[in-house]
Amino acid sequence: MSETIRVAVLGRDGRMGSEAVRAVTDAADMELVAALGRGDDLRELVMSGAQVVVDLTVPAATRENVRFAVSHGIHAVVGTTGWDDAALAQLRSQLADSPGTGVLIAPNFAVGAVLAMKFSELAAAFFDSVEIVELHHPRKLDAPSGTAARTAALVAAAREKAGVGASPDATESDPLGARGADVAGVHVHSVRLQGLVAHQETLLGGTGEQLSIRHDSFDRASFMTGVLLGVRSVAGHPGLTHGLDGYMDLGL
Ligand SMILES: NC(=O)C1=CN([C@@H]2O[C@H](COP(=O)(O)OP(=O)(O)OC[C@H]3O[C@@H](n4cnc5c(N)ncnc54)[C@H](OP(=O)(O)O)[C@@H]3O)[C@@H](O)[C@H]2O)C=CC1
Ligand SMILES: O=C(O)C1=N[C@H](C(=O)O)C[C@H](O)C1
Repeated sequence: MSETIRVAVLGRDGRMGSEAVRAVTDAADMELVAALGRGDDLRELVMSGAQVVVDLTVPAATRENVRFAVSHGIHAVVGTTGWDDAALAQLRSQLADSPGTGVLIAPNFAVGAVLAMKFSELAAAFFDSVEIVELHHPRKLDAPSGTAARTAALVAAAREKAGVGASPDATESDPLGARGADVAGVHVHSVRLQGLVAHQETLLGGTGEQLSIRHDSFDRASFMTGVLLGVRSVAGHPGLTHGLDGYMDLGL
């Protein structure tokens, strides 16, 4: 890769995309070569000579965007939600045919949120109960959040590996779904509130004690360090990386 990374942003007009356009433009080691919105032709990615595409669009569009990028050997840094296990498996198999290409699927770009996910995973097996509360702005399209779904999956895997059973819960009747969504056996509660940006708390309960692991993004600027780290790192990590921690030395 040349010294200046040629970057395209998808979702140019969105809350995250517009912030990413600014961050890439301001980065001395990057050149913004394309910024596309809904309805724009993806071939512009190829014509602009983009080396890395940043996808900050909508769940309905992101898979096709990434499929297109990979099929043209363009690395992808993806913050958009909607990447379930089936979509990830399909992407892995496409990447196997494009061995030099890297894709980062990052449920959350904020450094604190990445650490909160990791801390939740580390703590998960040491407590009887775990539940997750995610709180977001009311214009968010999906629930639960991608970060909460990923945290629940990591927590569930850690508990299973350690042989820890399900969180105790005597609920017999919940006709309205007051106990929240069951994500891999972990209850996730989604709050949508005017004034919020992106917040999450993992609650872990044991005998006579509680550990709360909370992260708050008060501003979308909090995500840009991670976006830029992704852009700088993706070419050096061919294949699929799920989670920005794959590019961070956590010393674990
Ligand atoms: N990983 C992370 O750290 C973060 C991830 N996110 C995720 O990023 C995504 C975007 O969030 P946010 O910016 O708040 O959402 P917005 O709705 O503000 O922005 C999405 C933008 O994408 C545009 N768009 C839709 N389809 C396409 C397409 N095919 N090509 C290009 N642009 C398209 C939309 O256009 P139109 O308005 O016309 O629909 C809109 O401008 C969400 O999935 C969100 O959950 C958000 C914050 C942090
Ligand atoms: O839509 C958002 O705003 C956010 N989406 C991501 C998610 O669903 O986890 C990341 C962050 O929580 C903000």
